Amino acid sequence: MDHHEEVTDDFQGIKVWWTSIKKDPQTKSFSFYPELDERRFFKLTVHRRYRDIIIKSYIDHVIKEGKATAVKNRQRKLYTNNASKDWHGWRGTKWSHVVFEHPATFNSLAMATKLKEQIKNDLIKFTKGKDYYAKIGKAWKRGYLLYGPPGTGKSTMIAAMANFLNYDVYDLELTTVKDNSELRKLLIETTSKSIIVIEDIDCSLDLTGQRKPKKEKDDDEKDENKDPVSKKKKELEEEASKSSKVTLSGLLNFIDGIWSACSGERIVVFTTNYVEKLDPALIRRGRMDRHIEMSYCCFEAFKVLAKNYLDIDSHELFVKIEKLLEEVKMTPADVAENLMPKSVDEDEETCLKNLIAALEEEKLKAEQEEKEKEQDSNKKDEKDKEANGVSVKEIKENGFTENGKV
Ligand SMILES: Nc1ncnc2c1ncn2[C@@H]1O[C@H](COP(=O)(O)OP(=O)(O)OP(=O)(O)O)[C@@H](O)[C@H]1O
Repeated sequence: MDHHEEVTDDFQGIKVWWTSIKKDPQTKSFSFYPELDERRFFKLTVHRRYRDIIIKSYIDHVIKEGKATAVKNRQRKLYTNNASKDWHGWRGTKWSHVVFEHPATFNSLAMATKLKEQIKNDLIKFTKGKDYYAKIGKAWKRGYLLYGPPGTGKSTMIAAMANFLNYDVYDLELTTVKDNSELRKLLIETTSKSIIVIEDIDCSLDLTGQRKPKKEKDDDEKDENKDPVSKKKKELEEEASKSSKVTLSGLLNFIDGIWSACSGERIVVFTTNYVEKLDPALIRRGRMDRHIEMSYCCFEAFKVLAKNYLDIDSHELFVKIEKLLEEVKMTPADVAENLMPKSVDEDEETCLKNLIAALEEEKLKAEQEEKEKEQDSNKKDEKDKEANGVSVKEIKENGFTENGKV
């Protein structure tokens, strides 16, 4: 508002006037220091009969709305962790940041509408859950595991979540974190209303929870029984490696522990291309509350991409595309790539035809691969038959065992 500008507001049917007032500093003195800034304030005018209600309720309402608007308008940040050698010194920090400006939203995210709505509702419920988490005595945090092949939109989903909630994003690169103590220091510095992202956990962490296969364990036990010196040495080595590594179980325990002691809400998102590699005990619900599969492009997801890239809701070629998408596995990233106009004069029909051509090529490739696999398996069967008189196929089909028919 400019100097002396006036605006009116309405609160429960009561009209109030706000006026902006500026006052220059009264005394002017010579000083090496810059002069005090002018004083600015707002005057609130209301009829005397509403004085109580305005003081009791309206001022609170204005402060609350002001805070919400400030959060909405604040510039959000994308943080990445620095290596610990850069933490010290006069410019040393644990996290570096840039302005977070990813344009992804849930509207532009290509995935099944029902799942999208479920995720949005889950996020809304979480943000309103302060009292609930306090009541059950748990940290106000929620963990999501996003899994699926590359190019299915895991990173895009994280950006959409951050934009939906107006949260900052901390992209935690675990390969630069030396040990659990560094991890703890990094996590403690994250702020409330943020999403902590750990991408490709299968690549950056010991996922076994430090369990060993049974055979290896038995061998170790035998060695240790034999020689007390090597036993002690092994114990020391194990101790050292435990404290110098970040493990998924360690990470999850920290997250539970640290954030129970910190105020504010946080979301943790893990992504992986290989969910089957993760130890089920470590990704059980409660640790990672929601497991979301980001899958190949379905027709519903395609329609979102067609709207994003070509600004169309329907076209006669959609029928053919729907059928092909049921038969061919193509990621939303690849669908988007094929759909995107290659030059300014490519119209939507050409773009849709480009996609159809790519899908048909994929279909042919898949069929060819299937054929080759079958031929290989037949060849192997023939070899087995030559060598053993019976093939694996026959064993399966007729119930033969190595000793004869069962
Ligand atoms: N579901 C989707 N909705 C909209 N765009 C998508 C989607 N999936 C992929 N894309 C497009 O493909 C690009 C790559 O996708 P993204 O990086 O989100 O995939 P990812 O699953 O995180 O891959 P990776 O596992 O390799 O990290 C995005 O920049 C986006 O343009």
